[in-house]
Amino acid sequence: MSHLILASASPRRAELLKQIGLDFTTRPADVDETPEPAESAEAYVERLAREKALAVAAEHPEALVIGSDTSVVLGGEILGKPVNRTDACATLARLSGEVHQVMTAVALAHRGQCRSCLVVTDVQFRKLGGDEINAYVASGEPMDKAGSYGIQGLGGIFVKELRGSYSAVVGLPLQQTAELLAQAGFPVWTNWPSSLESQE
Ligand SMILES: Cc1cn([C@H]2C[C@H](O)[C@@H](COP(=O)(O)OP(=O)(O)OP(=O)(O)O)O2)c(=O)[nH]c1=O
Repeated sequence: MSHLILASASPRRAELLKQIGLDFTTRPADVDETPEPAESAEAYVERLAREKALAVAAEHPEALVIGSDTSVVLGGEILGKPVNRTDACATLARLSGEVHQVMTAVALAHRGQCRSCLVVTDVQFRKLGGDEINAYVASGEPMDKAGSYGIQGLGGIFVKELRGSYSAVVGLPLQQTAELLAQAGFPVWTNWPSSLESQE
């Protein structure tokens, strides 16, 4: 396989990529995350994933580069990462008792080409109490996360129901990532260790 690069500073994305047995390096992509005027949440998330992959691919033309973006969307409005603790509390109060969408796009850039896909997951929160929101924000967990929560952490107790991809909510849709790699001629399973070999 060509050298694989994850164009991300997110520790969650790196963990997920390791989980499926891939060897890679990480190179955070520095892109402007301002939405275009009248841009839909779907178009925004996919554009950013592609821009992240292409920005890093421009500096590593031989590599396979994965870029990704995650946004939490409530009633069509993009709720990004909180700017401070007050903002995190306000976002969680809005998500309380409601269904929102977690939109994650993954893009794969290779030799000047870029393929991408968008995964939309519906997440239902139960009703949250004010003290509980304050305690959660005080833990610090929401601060670097879209929508001010992490389903894989303490925030897991807020989620009543999920319809879609759990790994996409955490930051990288594993099935779709593997599909993009397979389409580019690099099936993920060719990197898996063989326990039979290691026993010999
Ligand atoms: C909703 C949700 C988001 N998140 C995280 C995943 C992403 O790291 C982050 C969304 O922000 P992003 O801007 O998509 O990613 P990032 O800035 O962390 O990393 P990079 O742009 O370098 O790839 O929110 C969780 O960890 N758990 C969750 O349940």
